Order: sequence, then C-alpha cells, then structure tokens
Amino acid sequence: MAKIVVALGGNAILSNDASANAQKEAVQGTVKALIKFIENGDQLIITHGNGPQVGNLLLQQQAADSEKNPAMPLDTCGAMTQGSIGYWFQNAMQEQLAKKQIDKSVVSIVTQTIVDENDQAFEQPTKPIGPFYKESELEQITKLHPEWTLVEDSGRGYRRVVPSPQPLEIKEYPAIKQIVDAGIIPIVSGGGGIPVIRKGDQLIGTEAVIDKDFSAAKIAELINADQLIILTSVGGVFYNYGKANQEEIFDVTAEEIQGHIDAKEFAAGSMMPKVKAAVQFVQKTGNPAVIGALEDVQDIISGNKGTAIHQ
Ligand SMILES: Nc1ncnc2c1ncn2[C@@H]1O[C@H](COP(=O)(O)OP(=O)(O)O)[C@@H](O)[C@H]1O
Ligand SMILES: NC(=O)OP(=O)(O)O
Repeated sequence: MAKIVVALGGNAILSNDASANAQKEAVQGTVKALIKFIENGDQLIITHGNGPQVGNLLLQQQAADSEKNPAMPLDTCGAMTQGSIGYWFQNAMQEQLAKKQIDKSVVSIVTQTIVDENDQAFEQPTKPIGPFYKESELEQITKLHPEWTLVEDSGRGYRRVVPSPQPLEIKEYPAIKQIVDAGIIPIVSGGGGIPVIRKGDQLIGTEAVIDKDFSAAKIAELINADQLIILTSVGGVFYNYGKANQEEIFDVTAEEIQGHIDAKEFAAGSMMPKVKAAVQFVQKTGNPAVIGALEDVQDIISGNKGTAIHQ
C-alpha cells in the first residue's frame, strides 16, 4: 500500500465559472480519477488550494460589510474555504466510494498551520488571490482598493497578492496521522492551512494565505508519503514558459531543476512554489513528486503525463 498525497490547485478547481456548481463539477471529475488510487489499495491524503476562492469570499465579505454584518478577516475566510472546498471533496468522494461499493470513510479536517510572525513574507506579499483583472481595469481597482498590491500572474491578468509565510508546523498533524493510520481518507491543510502565530498557549490567526504546495510537501514529508502529486491547470512544468522556445519537462532530477529554481526561472506565486515544494519533498524523503494537470490525473497515475521530479 502506497501513501500518496494529492494537492489540487485552487485555480484548477475554479476556472471560468465561479459558481458552486461548476466548482463541485470540477471536484467530482477529479475524484472520479482519484478513486483509482483507492481501488489500487493506496492510502490517499488530499489537500487543496483556495487562492481564487478565498479572494472571491473576501470580496463578498467586503461588499456586505456593515455594523450588523461585519466582514470576516482573511484567516477566517481561509477557514471558511477549507470548509466549503472540503465539503465538495468529501461529498464527491463519498459518492464515488458508494458507487464502487468501497467501505471507507473520508473526512475534512479544519487545519491550522503555524507560521513565524517575523517571516519576511509579511513585508513582501506574493500570493495571488481572487479574480484576474485586465490591465484596463487596474486604475479603477486601485481607486476602489488603494491598500491592495496587484501583480501580473503568468500572462493571465493582474491579481491581488497577500503575504504567504512558510508553513512551520501543522497543528493538527497528530490527529491527521491517527486518521491516516486508521485508513480513513483525510482532506487536510486546505488553502495551505489557516495561518496562525504562536503566542504562549494561544494560536492567533493572521492575515495571510499559505501556499498549499508547501503545506502539501510538509504533510507528505511528515507522513513519509511514497509520492506527492500536485495537480494544477497546466500539463506540466515548462522551461521558458510562455515564450516561443518553451519546453515541457517530463522527467528531471531534483538537483537539475534546483539549478533552474536558483536561476529564478519559474514564476513566483504560481509555478515556483510547486517546483520548490516538489524538490523539498524529494530531497527530504527520496520519493518522487509529479506536477501535472487536473484533467490528466488518469495519465499521471499511469506515469504517461506530467513532470516527474525524482532523486
Ligand atoms: N514554468 C511554468 N510552467 C508551467 N506553468 C507555469 C510556469 N510559470 C507559470 N506558470 C503558470 O502557473 C499556473 C499554475 O499555477 P497556479 O495557477 O497558481 O496553480 P494552482 O492555483 O492550480 O495551484 C499555470 O496554469 C501557468 O499559467
Ligand atoms: N492556498 C493556495 O496555495 O491556493 P492556490 O493553490 O489556489 O494558489
């Protein structure tokens, strides 16, 4: 039995249609493919992003903000998206398990991730959240939200960015381990986990969004997973992405791709964290990681698609 951590990108769950139904459908499609792991007898640990969803939720909060109905802060919005996306996965997985007559439980765990309050990320926001804006919309958006930092996101438009500190500890890990050992499928560290700072005995929520790729690598390392699979909206990792000479990477050592990380060849806030997280996992465990597209999950399982990174 292999232990496999699957991380799904928020942009892969939410494409053009931000409705709950469209996102549920994307999750259902993925789960239909993921069920193969369970049929193979593997132990699956699911984690997911929340960048688009948490940004959209913040906008909804701000639109409804009033004395009687105050806007929720970013850490609480992170928790809310863990709940909603976790529900979609749990529900879709339960349906597939029932269809296949597999007697297994699945549970979403509200997960807090401890970060360092002195993490430099708090000074330098890099995590894109919410919708993409056209260049022509920037002036209006900046007038509406003068406190936002906006950056261009991989040729897809402009997005708000927020601090994204590194995950240090996963508070609920001891419970997650027991759940994994019991053979239950956990959905953990949604949106990278709710960012909290330790103050004595208290864990205080902070305004940030942790990169789920780093949290996924952390979970995968802690449970000594046999494989880390990062599913996103692109078929694999490319050298020279978006340029005429772009080249997809199918199979690469952690050492070789580390050279390209050092040369800052991957985009911050999108492909860079995925590649870094994959390398981190490979170096810590000696086991392989794959980065590929959500819709190719079937071919990724059979080793025919995606970028495989190994020792
Ligand atoms: N070198 C690269 N190779 C492949 N995709 C890249 C690269 N650089 C930037 N990207 C962009 O990164 C996106 C994936 O990152 P992101 O949308 O943040 O993922 P998710 O939200 O699914 O976790 C791709 O769809 C692509 O537009
Ligand atoms: N929290 C997070 O990493 O979300 P995305 O995968 O949507 O970027």
